[in-house]
Amino acid sequence: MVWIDLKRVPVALTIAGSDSGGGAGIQADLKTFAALGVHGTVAITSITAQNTREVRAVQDVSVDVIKAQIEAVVSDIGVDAAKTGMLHTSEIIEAVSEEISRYKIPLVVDPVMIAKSGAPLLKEDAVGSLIRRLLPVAKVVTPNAREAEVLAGVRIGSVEDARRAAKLIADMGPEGVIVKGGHMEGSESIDILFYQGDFIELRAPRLESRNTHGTGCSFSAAITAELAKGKDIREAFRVAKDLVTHAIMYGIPVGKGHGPLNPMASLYNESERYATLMRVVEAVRILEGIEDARKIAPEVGINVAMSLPYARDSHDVAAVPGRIHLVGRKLKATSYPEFGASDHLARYILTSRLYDREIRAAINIAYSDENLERLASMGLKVSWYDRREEPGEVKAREGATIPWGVRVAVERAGRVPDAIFHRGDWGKEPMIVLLGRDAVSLAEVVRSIA
Ligand SMILES: Cc1ncc(COP(=O)(O)OP(=O)(O)O)c(N)n1
Ligand SMILES: Cc1nc(C(=O)O)sc1CCOP(=O)(O)O
Repeated sequence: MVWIDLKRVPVALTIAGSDSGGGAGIQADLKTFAALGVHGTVAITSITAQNTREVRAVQDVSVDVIKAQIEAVVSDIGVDAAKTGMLHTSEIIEAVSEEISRYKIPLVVDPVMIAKSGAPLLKEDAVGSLIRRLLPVAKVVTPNAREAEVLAGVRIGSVEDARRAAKLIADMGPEGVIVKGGHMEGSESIDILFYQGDFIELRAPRLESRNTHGTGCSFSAAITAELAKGKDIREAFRVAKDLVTHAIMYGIPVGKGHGPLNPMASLYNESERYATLMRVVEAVRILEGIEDARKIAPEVGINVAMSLPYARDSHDVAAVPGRIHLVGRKLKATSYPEFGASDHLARYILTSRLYDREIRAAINIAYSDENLERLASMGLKVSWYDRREEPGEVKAREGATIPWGVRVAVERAGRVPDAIFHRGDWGKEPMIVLLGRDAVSLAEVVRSIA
């Protein structure tokens, strides 16, 4: 939930380069500020002709105009926190350092050195200025492992090395140092904050995605936005890690190289909460209206589930707590739909979405040959998995059966099918699970079957 104080909207300033591809630089920063409910202002330092594959040209803005932008914003609007991104030359770094010292603005420094495409964004001879002039006026510095190696002068191959580098960089003046692990090896992306003599480590599963352009920019912008709201560095670190993980999960597949991450993912999710819940309410109404539901109701009950468009886990899936049960011939929901109320169907949806982002809804009905025949006669694609073929190591992992089964069924069908069935196992009722984009359309299919 983004809380916005309408009486006093926090203001953040980004002093950074422009990316014509809209993925990194000030474009990523402004999206991130907006996603976190902060008004964003800018001082453009360089204009880059850039896309997802390369940086084709760089034109630095004159030092006078960079200073004028900062002064224009500070003198009228006021700035609660600022960040730097691409500062191409020593002259630019020195000018920015002077302005920050003059106005005493809390500053986050993202020591941008090289673009994801490999192009240098900081001149080699400017690293010294960055260390001497910018780090001493910074509140937080957010290097990735490669940038931390350059700043600290040590090689980073492990979390221990990253901790050592963070301490060395802290000696250069900033209050907090975050060494990001995104560019390192391993199944987890581990970021380390060194602040007030202590380390905080945040972990997230490493996501396989090409669409990560602008990650460093969004991360530092999120820290800046939270500092602008008056949050502590540690809290800002947590928010930034969370936002970036979500933004990479739903990176934007544009261009032929590294597409941008999507800093708006959590905002879009929040905006869809009510509409998603209402689709489940409507689907339940359709199911409760079925005249004779005896042939479609399983012993364990029916559930209807629908996920948010940028769902991360079962908390982003709405369903009926306690499910929908047969009372006489009719179905009756035990309670009103809620997010986080589904265990099984949420897993069907979340796994299917790894193959097809459009899938957001699921309904389970009783397994029978008759119900399968009805689905086939409606032209729907049906696939299946056999719980007795589940490998031992999958069985041993809590909650792994359905993701495994969905993978088997999807691979068998060559796409996410319209329905997946299994014939049960010891103590496990056989089931048919319908999958699709929308809970209401699925409920209509169930009504036709019944
Ligand atoms: C104008 C501009 N600023 C910063 C960058 C760096 O972005 P990227 O290459 O995606 O690297 P990270 O943000 O992930 O560190 C850029 N390319 N252009
Ligand atoms: C209990 C159950 N098992 C299913 C299976 O396919 O194995 S579907 C199902 C019902 C839905 O469960 P929930 O309310 O946790 O989403």
